[in-house]
Amino acid sequence: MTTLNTHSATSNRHKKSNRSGRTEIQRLQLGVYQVMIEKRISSVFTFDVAETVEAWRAGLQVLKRLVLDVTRIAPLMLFIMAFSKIWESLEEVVLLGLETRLLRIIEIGLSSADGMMARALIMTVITRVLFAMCSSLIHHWSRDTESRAKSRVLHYYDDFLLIARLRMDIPAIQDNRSDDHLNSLVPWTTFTVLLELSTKLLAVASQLGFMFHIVQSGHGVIFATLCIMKPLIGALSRKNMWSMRMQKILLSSSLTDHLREGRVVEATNTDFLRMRSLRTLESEEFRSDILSGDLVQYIIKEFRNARKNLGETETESPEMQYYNKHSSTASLIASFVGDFPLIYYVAVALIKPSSMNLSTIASLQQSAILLRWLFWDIFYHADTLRQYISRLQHLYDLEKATPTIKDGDISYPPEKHSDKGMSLELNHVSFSYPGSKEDTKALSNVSFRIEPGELVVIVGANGSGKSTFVKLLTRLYDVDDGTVLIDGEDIRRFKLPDIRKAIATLTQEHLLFPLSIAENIGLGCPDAMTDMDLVNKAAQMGGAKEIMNKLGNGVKTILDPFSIQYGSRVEENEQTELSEALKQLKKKVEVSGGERQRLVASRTFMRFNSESIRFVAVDEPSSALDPEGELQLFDNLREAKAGKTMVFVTHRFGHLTKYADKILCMKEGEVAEHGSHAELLAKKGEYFKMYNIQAKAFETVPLS
Ligand SMILES: Nc1ncnc2c1ncn2[C@@H]1O[C@H](COP(=O)(O)OP(=O)(O)OP(=O)(O)O)[C@@H](O)[C@H]1O
Repeated sequence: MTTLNTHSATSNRHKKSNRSGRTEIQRLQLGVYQVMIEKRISSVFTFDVAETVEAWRAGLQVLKRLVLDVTRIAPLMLFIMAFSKIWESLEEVVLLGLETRLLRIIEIGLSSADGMMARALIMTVITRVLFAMCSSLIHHWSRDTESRAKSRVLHYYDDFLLIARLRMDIPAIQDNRSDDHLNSLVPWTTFTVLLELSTKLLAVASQLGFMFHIVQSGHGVIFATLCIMKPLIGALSRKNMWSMRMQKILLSSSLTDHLREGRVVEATNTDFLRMRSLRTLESEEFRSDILSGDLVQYIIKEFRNARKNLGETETESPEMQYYNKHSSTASLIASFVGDFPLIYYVAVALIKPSSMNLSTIASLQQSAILLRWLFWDIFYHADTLRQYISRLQHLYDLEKATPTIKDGDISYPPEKHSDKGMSLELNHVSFSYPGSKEDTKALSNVSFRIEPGELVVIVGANGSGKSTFVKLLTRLYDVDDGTVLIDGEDIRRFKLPDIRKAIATLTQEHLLFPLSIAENIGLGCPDAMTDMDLVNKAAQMGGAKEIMNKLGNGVKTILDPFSIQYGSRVEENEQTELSEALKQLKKKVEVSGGERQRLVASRTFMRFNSESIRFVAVDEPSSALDPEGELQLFDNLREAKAGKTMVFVTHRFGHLTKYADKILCMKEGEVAEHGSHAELLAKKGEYFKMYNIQAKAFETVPLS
């Protein structure tokens, strides 16, 4: 059996400093997880006024913006929600007041010789019933309003996020990957938690007011204090792995998370990870591999082996494991303190029975229970709010995320330019992808010149840098060293929108959008997308005309549409009307990989309708095309060549290399050789080698 490593057994500390003071990294092995937590070294909590003020200022700033936004989006709805929340916060205390009154009337009635005060009793009951009905109406009204307000707020922030993310270029989006989880629910939840917290605070104030109002002797104050001690102790001593003690949160970083303990979690147990990997093989995508390879028994055997090796090692989330191992003494104290009110009022009843009346004690008791829950709620909501404010801050920061590729200030094309197309030049260019290791250069000291109107073919092994070469020419990335010149000028000096307008690309990375076929093609040239003659002509050139005819809805067909369809308690293999309806909904329009490539290629042909295209970059767009489709595609591209420089990346020799003005052969991020087809064959170098491998496949093998 594998040993269960506990926190204390493997705790291992390394000291280091960072900008927010001295910290230490605590390493824990919690079951299958390895956890690193950054902790502040100081065991004494230091209160930094400037830091605290700054934290509150930043947090309040975010909240202010949120409240202003929501007020602008749905002012009336917001008012109704706030009204209903205020009502909700006072509801308990009003009901409690009426119940106390009822109890008091009954108590007096029972002890007096005159009997019950019937009129007062009936009036109180009627008031209570009317109030309860009113509350339920307000709640109903508010729920409906809240769901409409929610839709409006979500749509507003969807719009915000759409714009913020669409503005990012490729390097910026790679930098902001960690913000992928941000969605429009973040502001809405922050807002509702804020509202909830305010409601709870108001409710506490009203309960405390009620408590102090009904006590006639000093007992009430002592009793009330004893009642709120338990939730206070519990909440203040609350601590989990990721957050500091609550008192620190309240004092210092309640509104931002800059003082929170950072952490890195990794599941390191190989048996656990293997079990997870084997579980993924259940899914449909692997079914044909598993069936055709007869792998079922192997997978089951391996899963059981891994399960046996894993033994009793805990797989529960690290947060939960940490919490379970640290059930604090504070919670024991809190539960003991919880009995103090009971002990107190039994003692008072024994020592001085006349100082208390039953209805007051019953109401105080009930009020105390409500207060306890309110305290828990407040701490829970305060903690949630703090986390959400931090996320909201990140969401608003997306707006400020500037594109990594900086815009230039010169218009393109320059006054002096060739009518044959764009001239392109790489001068001693080196480039590594963001995030890749320093020494792994995708391109290393590459220099190459392409004259206006030339057709250049780039060949080379996988990973030799062909696509990177094209990405730098189209300024999807900026070079690390050297320069890229277009029409003799550094590409970084031209206005980006102008350059994008002058370039058409067709790569295997292009996808179909979840929009209609007409849009998918038409978006090649948004200015002309409603001209169906042009769309049809582009489809013809891209080889997609027949596909369009095949689809039920023609150009209106949407492939891979976004849809929300589900059945609940409907068995798909039944013959009922509902299951038939569900099957019908789930039917998809399927097209093959090659057909998709033809549709994407049609978009590029549509782009040629924009007169400004001066450079066409085509990167292996034909991997799924049949030979006839590929030949047709390349012929049609060449036919549209007038006024354009063309660069093709390909692994297949033949169709293109014989038309190429220049062939560039890449190897390991460098230019291995370049020249015409004949020149490169004569060199008997890298190109010759690759060409011969393909040519050999077509040599006739003598039949024995
Ligand atoms: N987005 C990326 N992030 C990090 N590294 C990348 C990225 N894209 C490519 N690379 C790396 O850069 C190098 C060159 O890749 P590139 O795609 O330019 O090669 P290629 O010649 O086009 O390959 P293939 O023929 O397989 O398409 C490779 O080592 C690759 O792993």
